[in-house]
Amino acid sequence: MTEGNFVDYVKIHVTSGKGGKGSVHLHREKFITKGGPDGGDGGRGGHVIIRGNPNLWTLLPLKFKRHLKAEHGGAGSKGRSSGADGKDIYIDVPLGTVVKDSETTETLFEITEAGQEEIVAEGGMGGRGNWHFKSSTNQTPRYAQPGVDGQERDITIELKVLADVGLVGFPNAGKSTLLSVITAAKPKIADYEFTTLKPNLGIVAYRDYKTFVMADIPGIIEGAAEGKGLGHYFLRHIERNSLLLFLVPADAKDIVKEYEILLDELRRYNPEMLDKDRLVAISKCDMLDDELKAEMKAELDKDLKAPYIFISSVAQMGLTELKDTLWKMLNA
Ligand SMILES: Nc1nc2c(ncn2[C@@H]2O[C@H](COP(=O)(O)OP(=O)(O)OP(=O)(O)O)[C@@H](O)[C@H]2O)c(=O)[nH]1
Ligand SMILES: [Mg+2]
Repeated sequence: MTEGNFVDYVKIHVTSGKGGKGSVHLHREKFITKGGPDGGDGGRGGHVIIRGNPNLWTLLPLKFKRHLKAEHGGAGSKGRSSGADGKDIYIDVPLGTVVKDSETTETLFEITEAGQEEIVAEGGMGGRGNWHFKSSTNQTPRYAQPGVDGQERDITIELKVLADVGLVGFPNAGKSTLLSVITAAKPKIADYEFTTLKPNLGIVAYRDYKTFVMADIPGIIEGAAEGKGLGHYFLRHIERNSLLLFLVPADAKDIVKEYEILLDELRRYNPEMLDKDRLVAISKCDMLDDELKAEMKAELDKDLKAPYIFISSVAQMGLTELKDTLWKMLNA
């Protein structure tokens, strides 16, 4: 499953830096026979930090990162001088990213804001140098603390799609084709089911440079909520879209029924999906003549319990109206 410009799930092994050693040093100077201890502290190990970056919208840059390590802290040295802190490393992720501990599957945090920073592996504290350990009974301590080890863990970074509009439809309904004509995305399109195996995102450019994001996901079939077809794996991508655009092709046997099956799958997966705004696009309308269209309209007005629009991606029909309607619904 390599198709798609959208990587929504990566596992990374992260290691923070070990703290630097504290130094054991005794001050020596000419004519001072017994200088005191002056070994400085070790620096802190580098943290591994996850940071929200609003310019990213996939985890693609992390796809081939297996192991990320922050720098160790530097050792302390004489004259009470502290070692340098290890450099932190930042893992930039899109907003709407959830970070989990891979082992326990516990959610550690969610990145929702630009610039938000969360430490996922804390750098070890530097060891204290020997001058800290001078006491009345031991004027020249010959020990210092070692640095604390860094943390090592496997994390799972998951992107919940924040696209505004999620496309919902049976396989072959024309979802990817629509995305390819109203955005610059180039999803794979073909005349067979389950062409799309991974979500694709596209940015719809709208009048006056306004934009919104549309997500194309694999087709949904009856039983998807139970894992049929590509199952849960893709339904979760549209959980956070603010609006669902249902695509039902004009040549469907029963448009109303197809819409209701889709709706029912979503309900069974997560009832909250039905709280979202919905619009139905009857796709492939270039296959209808005016007479058929009028007949269909009469039926839909009677039976379809949702607002709908006739479109054709191939003949570029109804697309402006579609964008206008989506925009209005998103900004209502
Ligand atoms: N006549 C006509 N055919 C269309 C239109 N849009 C898409 N198609 C055809 O319908 C078929 C399926 O299109 P896709 O865009 O791949 O459908 P999909 O919904 O993404 O399918 P899956 O990824 O399998 O779920 C292709 O052969 C398209 O050429 C349209 O507006 N008119
Ligand atoms: Mg597709």
